[in-house]
Amino acid sequence: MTLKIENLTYYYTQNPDDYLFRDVTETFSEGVMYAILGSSGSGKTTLLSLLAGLDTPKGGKVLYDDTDIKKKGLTKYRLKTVSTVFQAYNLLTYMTAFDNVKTAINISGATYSDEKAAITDILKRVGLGEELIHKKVGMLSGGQQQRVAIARSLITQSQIIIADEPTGNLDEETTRDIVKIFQDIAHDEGKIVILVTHESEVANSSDVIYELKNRTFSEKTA
Ligand SMILES: Nc1ncnc2c1ncn2[C@@H]1O[C@H](COP(=O)(O)OP(=O)(O)OP(=O)(O)O)[C@@H](O)[C@H]1O
Repeated sequence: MTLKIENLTYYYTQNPDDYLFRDVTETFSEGVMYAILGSSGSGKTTLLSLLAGLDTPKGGKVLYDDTDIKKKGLTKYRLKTVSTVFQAYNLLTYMTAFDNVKTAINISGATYSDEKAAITDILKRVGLGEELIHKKVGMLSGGQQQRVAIARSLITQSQIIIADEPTGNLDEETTRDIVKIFQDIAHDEGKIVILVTHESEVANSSDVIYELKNRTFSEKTA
C-alpha cells in the first residue's frame, strides 16, 4: 500500500508563478510515520487537504496504490481510505467519547461483529479507560479529547491517518504520549501515518521528515 504525490503543484491565486509548491513527487509507504514540517504559512494545511482528498491539485496527482484518488472517487477515498485528525479535534462535544467513536463507525460503514467491544478496546488503546469513555467529550481535557479524536480515526479502519498539528495545544508529557500512539499505529498496524507539525521535536520522533521551505518540499536529512 502506498500513497504517492506526483508532480504535485498548488497555488491559490490565478497566477501559476505564485505557487506554494510545484512538481513535487514523493512516496508515503505503509508502516512508516512521516512528519511534514514547515513554518506558519508554508503550505502544510494545504498539502494535508490534497492528501486527504479535501481539495484537488492545480497540477499533478495524488495516487493511492497507483490509482489517482480523483478516479477512485474523492468521497469514497475520504470515507474508506483516509482519516484526518484535526488540531481542534472536531468532536461532537455534547456526546460521550464512546458515542463519538460509534458515530464514526456508522458514517464510514466499517463493520465489527461486536461494536461495543471494538469501541471500548480502541478507546482503551489510546489511554481512555471505562471511567472516561461515558463522559461527555466537552468535559474532557485537551489531551483526552485528542485521544478520542485519534480513536475515532482508527475505528474506521482507514489505511492512512493524517493529523494536522495533533499536539498543538498539549503539554510536553501529553505530546510524548500522543506521538507514541501515532508511532504504534504506523509500526504495529502497518498504516501510513502523516503528522503535519511546526514542532521539530514532534518531527524528530517520526521515521521520515519532509520539510516545506522556501516553496520547496523535500526530505530533510539530519
Ligand atoms: N483559501 C485561501 N486563499 C488564498 N490564500 C490562502 C488560502 N488558504 C491559505 N492561503 C495562503 O496559502 C499559504 C499557505 O497556507 P497554509 O494554511 O497551507 O499554511 P500552513 O503551513 O498550514 O500555516 P499554519 O502553520 O499557520 O497553519 C499562506 O500564505 C496562506 O495565507
